[in-house]
Amino acid sequence: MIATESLSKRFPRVTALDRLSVDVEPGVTGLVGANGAGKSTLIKILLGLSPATEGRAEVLGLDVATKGAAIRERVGYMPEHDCLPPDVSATEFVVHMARMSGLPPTAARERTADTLRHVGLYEERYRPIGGYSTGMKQRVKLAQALVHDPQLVFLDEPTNGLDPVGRDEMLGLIRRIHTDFGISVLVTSHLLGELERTCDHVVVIDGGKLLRSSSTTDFTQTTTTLAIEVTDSDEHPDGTRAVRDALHARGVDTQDGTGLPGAGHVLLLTAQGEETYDLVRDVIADLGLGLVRMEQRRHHISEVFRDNDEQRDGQRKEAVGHGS
Ligand SMILES: Nc1ncnc2c1ncn2[C@@H]1O[C@H](COP(=O)(O)OP(=O)(O)OP(=O)(O)O)[C@@H](O)[C@H]1O
Repeated sequence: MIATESLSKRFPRVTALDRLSVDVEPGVTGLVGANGAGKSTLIKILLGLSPATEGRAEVLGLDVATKGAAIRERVGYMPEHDCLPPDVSATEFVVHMARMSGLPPTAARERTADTLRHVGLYEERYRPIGGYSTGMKQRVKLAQALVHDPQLVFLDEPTNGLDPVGRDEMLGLIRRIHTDFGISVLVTSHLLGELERTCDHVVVIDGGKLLRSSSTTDFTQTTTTLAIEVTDSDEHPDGTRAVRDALHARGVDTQDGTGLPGAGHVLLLTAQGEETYDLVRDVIADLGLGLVRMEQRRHHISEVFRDNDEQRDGQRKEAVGHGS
């Protein structure tokens, strides 16, 4: 669907994209990054609306530098910011956008009615957009991106400004764009959690650089890290500490799991195999404590950012240490 090769975009004061090489396959792909990471810049280059400073990119096999118009015929775009005319209705606006994409008048009206129904706008589609809620406006922006039946859509922060219910509805709609119509989706977000459930694949960028590109399951796959929680007892008022000491005495390293969501007294350790499970069970039984839980931990996408921050902090400290 999309391929970029050492793509860079430099503004006078900022490098928005820095030698980004990434491939995007059909399906729903999340483009994740903090504000200013370069997501919108990448979309504008992929649409052929803004030239890259260096490198190259193709969308649906078309070169963005020379085939911008052909790309925009086949790709839908939902921009991030509010850009809707307040004094026309959703129907008038989406019909207009369908006509701009080359649909004849009757087809444009039919496709508009279908698309607005699909995004969940019914009677209100005849009222001026100026009176719409944020959620309704986001749906109009989505409808105009879909009305010409594109092969691929770029959705720039479609959940921005929505409350939790509106956000869930929008994420459901995005998933259905692919499952119901076979349209591939590139959706940007600075909220990592929401993409775990919606996307097949996630591309993470930071400061215009590629941090990681992999399937969502790879991001969140089960690790061999075990989380252990135990009860306390009269003999061991701090059960967690007692288990930790006993494990250390048997040469097993543990980390403190506090800071994990929902974790109270949680120990983390790396399982070396079946024996580790047996050892933990025996240690806890010997101490006369109760095992509340012993489970494999799953990664969250947010850890990619944390790891990266830690790496950067480490490099910074190293740089300071070297007097630079
Ligand atoms: N036209 C421009 N002129 C100068 N700098 C720009 C321009 N457009 C973007 N930038 C800068 O490039 C960087 C990347 O911006 P971009 O909008 O692509 O980020 P983003 O990941 O989409 O974040 P956001 O969600 O906040 O828009 C930012 O530092 C931004 O200030």
